[in-house]
Amino acid sequence: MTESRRPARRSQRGPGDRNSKPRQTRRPSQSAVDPARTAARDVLRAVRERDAYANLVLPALLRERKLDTRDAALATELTYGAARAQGLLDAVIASAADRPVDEIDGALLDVLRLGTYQLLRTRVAPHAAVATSVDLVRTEFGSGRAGFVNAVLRRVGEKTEEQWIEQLAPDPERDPVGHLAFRYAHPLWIAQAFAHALGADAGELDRVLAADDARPIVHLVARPGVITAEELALVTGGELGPWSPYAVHLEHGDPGRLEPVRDGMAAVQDEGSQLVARALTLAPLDGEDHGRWLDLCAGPGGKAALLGALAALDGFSVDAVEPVEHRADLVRKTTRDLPVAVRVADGRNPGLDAGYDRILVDAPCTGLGALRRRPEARWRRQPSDIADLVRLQKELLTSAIELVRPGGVVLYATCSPHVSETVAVVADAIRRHGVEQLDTREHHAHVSTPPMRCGVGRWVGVCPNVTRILLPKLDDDAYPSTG
Ligand SMILES: C[S@@+](CC[C@H](N)C(=O)[O-])C[C@H]1O[C@@H](n2cnc3c(N)ncnc32)[C@H](O)[C@@H]1O
Repeated sequence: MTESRRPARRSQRGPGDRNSKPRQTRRPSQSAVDPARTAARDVLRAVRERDAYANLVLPALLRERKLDTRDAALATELTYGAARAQGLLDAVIASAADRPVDEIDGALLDVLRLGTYQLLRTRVAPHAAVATSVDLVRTEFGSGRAGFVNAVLRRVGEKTEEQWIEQLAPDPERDPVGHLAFRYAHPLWIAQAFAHALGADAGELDRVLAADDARPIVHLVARPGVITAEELALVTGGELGPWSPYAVHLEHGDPGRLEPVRDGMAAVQDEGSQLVARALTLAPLDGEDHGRWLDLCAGPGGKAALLGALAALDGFSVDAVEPVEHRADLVRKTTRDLPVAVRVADGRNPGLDAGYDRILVDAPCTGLGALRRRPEARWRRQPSDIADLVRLQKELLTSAIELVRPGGVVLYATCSPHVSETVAVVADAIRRHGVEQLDTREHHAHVSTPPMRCGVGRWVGVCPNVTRILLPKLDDDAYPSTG
């Protein structure tokens, strides 16, 4: 194994046109020399120039360029690592270059980020990190700019990551949240939002931020009634998940190649998402369950598929609403052979008859609870995104409350722990609609939320505080995420 293939720190730290394959570089060239770093550079460029999603562009590029397994692993580590750590890397680069990063040409900045990531967070030999970066720039832009990159990276390499943090991060005593945000490369507003959501548990903030940088492993869901998690684990060589009875964790491998996944007996789904769908089916109703279930925000269909499989066991059915046509198509694909009817509509006015027994509102949100799976997302989201989302979330929850029968259950979930998107939305529903909150902890003793109960005959079984799903007090070293 070469030094470049031994990432050192990872285990401790914890789409449309814009996602099509990257444009050719200005002087197409050196992919034969260093295909892994060329691929990583091209994906970072697509993310920066076209707002592409790294986790969509990279796999397509690896397939197209036919990188071997080791190069693909290195390209993945460098791309995702540099994308996640961008804020910290930029602070170091700005200091070493003695100028703000927005005064550095974007194409050079991509390479500097890759080089700095290798120097600070991997075991790549410093000379290799610098030389390969300089090569990338020289081949495309010539010696002048290569000299600049060489000089900056040599300065970066004079200190360890810890020494840079000591020099550049806010003082941990005076500004603990700012310090942790810098150390774990999160925008300050996101670290502050997490601290706020943790409340009395804010001491866990460093673990939470570190968890965002842990390499995400694949979670599979075994389709109930078709295959058990035990059988799926045996067939795939995976491990049973600790929280959901349907979950299997896979450390390695491409899930798309697994027979049970290709045959529709299993699918990729985060364990946290499985818990959300399961909680809806377990919440107590007033009176009998007549088997009319609704998924009001269904695309791309992960939870609709699990709900559909559970509904099928009892002869029940699910309506699935999704306003975006191509996402509704994904729901149809995911739920074929299941008792799920897909409707392209706005969940705020879906044109459905009221009287559902169980409704899931898996609302559009900032996704701050799923940053581990979306490398660059933390640097793209803005606090100003929240107000519009909260308005939509409240309207969707109101719509669900109007569609549920008296004594039925609505489950509200987001992939975000931000209190404005979770607790505040639910509190607003309780205040305006007189609904009551249920205690989902009964069903997820180790991972769930504070109790809520609803009045006037309707029940809102809310799983509002996804913080608690994301941040359980567990003896496990990883947090489940939804999304
Ligand atoms: C968090 S995702 C849902 C994930 C899905 N439940 C799953 O498990 O695969 C939110 C979905 O809500 C959809 N959405 C956005 N606005 C909506 C609206 N007004 N009514 C219903 N759904 C909406 C988005 O297109 C997106 O597919």
